[in-house]
Amino acid sequence: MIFFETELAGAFIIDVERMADERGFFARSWCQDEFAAYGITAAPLQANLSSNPRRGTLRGMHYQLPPHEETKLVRCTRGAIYDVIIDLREESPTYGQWLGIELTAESFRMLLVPGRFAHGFVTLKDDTDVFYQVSAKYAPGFERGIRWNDPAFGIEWPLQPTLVSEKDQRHPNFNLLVHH
Ligand SMILES: Cc1cn([C@H]2C[C@H](O)[C@@H](COP(=O)(O)OP(=O)(O)O[C@H]3O[C@@H](C)C(=O)[C@@H](O)[C@H]3O)O2)c(=O)[nH]c1=O
Repeated sequence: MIFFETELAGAFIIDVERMADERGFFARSWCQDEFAAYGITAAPLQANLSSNPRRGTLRGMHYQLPPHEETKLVRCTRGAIYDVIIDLREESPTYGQWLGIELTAESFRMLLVPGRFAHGFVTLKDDTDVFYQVSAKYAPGFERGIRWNDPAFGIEWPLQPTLVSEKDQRHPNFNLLVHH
């Protein structure tokens, strides 16, 4: 795998390293040792599938509070998404900053989302599937959300979302701490 560290420390864009032959290619999509070399010690404990018939479907921005924070390894297995993360680590120099990246089925590209980051995406095509491994189990009481259009973050979505769950439309404005 080929790791690119992003401007949000601990978040990585990961490309697969293709071993190609006449059949196609083989590639690893997760490897404990390779991830550990980049300081990623969290391991998958659950894997989730998200299927989205319609372009413009937005899910997010979600996170779980400690001690149930989740590291997520996200890939798009059909169609395309614009995947977005927000650094919510209060001690981080990039606290409150967001980053967006396009993930498509054809590129096989992945995004590694560290714990204590919010995560969400909008589908760029109809019939888009997202597959992600997570390092902690689902803990409903610890779930939190940030509204996709919360002015505190000013995420620039590539298209106007047309389908957002009731729950995701109702997240209150986030109280961003001011760093001194
Ligand atoms: C996340 C999750 C949901 N559920 C249930 C709760 C609910 O009835 C149904 C749909 O849940 P949600 O509306 O929260 O699904 P969704 O909006 O797709 O939530 C997901 O969004 C993306 C962006 C993430 O990063 C994920 O971690 C997760 O938060 O599935 C589980 O049973 N286990 C789970 O792990």
